[in-house]
Amino acid sequence: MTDESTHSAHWPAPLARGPVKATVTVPGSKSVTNRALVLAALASEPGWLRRPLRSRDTLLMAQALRALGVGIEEGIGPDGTGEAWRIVPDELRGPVTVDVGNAGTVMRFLPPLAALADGPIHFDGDPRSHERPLHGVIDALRTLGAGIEDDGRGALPLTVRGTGSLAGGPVTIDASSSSQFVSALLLSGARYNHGVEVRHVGGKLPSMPHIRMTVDMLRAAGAQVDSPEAGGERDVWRVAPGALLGRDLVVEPDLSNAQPFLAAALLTGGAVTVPDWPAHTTQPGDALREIFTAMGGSCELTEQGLTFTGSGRVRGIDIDLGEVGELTPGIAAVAALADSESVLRGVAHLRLHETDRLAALTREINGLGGDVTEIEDGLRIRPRPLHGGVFHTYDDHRLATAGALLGLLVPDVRVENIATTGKTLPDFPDMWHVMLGTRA
Ligand SMILES: O=C(O)C1=C[C@@H](OP(=O)(O)O)[C@@H](O)[C@H](O)C1
Ligand SMILES: C=C(OP(=O)(O)O)C(=O)O
Repeated sequence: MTDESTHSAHWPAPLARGPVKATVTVPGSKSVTNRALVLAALASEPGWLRRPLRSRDTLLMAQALRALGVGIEEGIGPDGTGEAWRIVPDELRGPVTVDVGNAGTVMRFLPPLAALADGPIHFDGDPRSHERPLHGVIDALRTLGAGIEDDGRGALPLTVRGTGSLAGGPVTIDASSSSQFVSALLLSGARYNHGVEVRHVGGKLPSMPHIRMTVDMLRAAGAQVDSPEAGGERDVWRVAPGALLGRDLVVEPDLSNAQPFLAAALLTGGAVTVPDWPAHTTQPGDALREIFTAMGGSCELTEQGLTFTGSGRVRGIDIDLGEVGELTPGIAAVAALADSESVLRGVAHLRLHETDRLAALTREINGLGGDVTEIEDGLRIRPRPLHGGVFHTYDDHRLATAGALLGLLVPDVRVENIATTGKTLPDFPDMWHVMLGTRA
């Protein structure tokens, strides 16, 4: 549970009392949970989702699917262990209004599903959702036969006028601003009459592991998918038309949300174990093993999970984070406390995330005395002695956890709106205090 300081405007980030030694159980992956919900909703039979993430982004997804007619029963699994949701697909029907909040996965993944519904589905969300790019999904759906009303800006709000089925077929998009355009079209593609073929043209595609996650989960649900990794053409994916199976899926811990806890071990020269770290995964957070090792720690994957151990020294890094962009705010915070310069590249598209993350990280770290400059596609971070102050978060969960990380070593950092971590990790403030042993 939370205490009053969680909800007050500024959360006093606790200082580490020494090397952090803890085991931290991290809740389920946002990206896996929201893909699993979409695929289960489109399946031809009921399925189970075990250890789903319960956070703002996933509850918005569940709420939208329920409104469309899908049964989602929340409870304990049949074997009595842990939370499990039973998902019972049904005919998708409008009229419905979907609140996407500021969830990229909801605003991108659901319009292609809504094109299969019977009736109008209206999409709207937080003010920021009107600025996040959606043109790849809107233009593609029109090409594939869907009726869409929007204001021509390639963003929300919009209405999909579903007729119960969609022709589907080939489509070309520029997904350089978000890999979620590709994932969105593939996830619903098996249910289109001709399936879907998505061809990306334009700048480099970001977040490839997330597209691989989509392909893997589609295949596990019985879909036939051609992809570049399986010998297909570069930047082209094909999903054949066909039924999807109901699955019984255990959601992996969210490895991107494990980041602040592992970073605490790195920054304090401590050791943090995250149980249930998967041996094989498409989650981008798995790259933290390598990245944080390069920044000065070491890690070991055992039956107990992943243990990351800091060495007491934190090194800067020069790295392209294009594949793992959502790790950037946490890496930037560590880099600001390192003993040498860092350059984080390949993440220009972060300007269109929950907030303009490059501008926000620059402003906020510099506000504490740091020396961060924006480069064309990322950040240059020169460590400086930092001082306390308010760390603004712009309704961005990963800015909030980045502020908490700085506060481990810098006295009197106050994080604005720590509750925004609820987008993907509602228990963050409590988990942080428990890890640090700072709760009275
Ligand atoms: O498909 C997904 O689950 C995600 C893809 C990525 O989006 P972008 O490609 O827009 O960066 C990532 O940043 C986001 O947090 C989750
Ligand atoms: C970019 C992110 O989220 P979204 O799914 O809203 O795009 C993120 O979680 O870092």
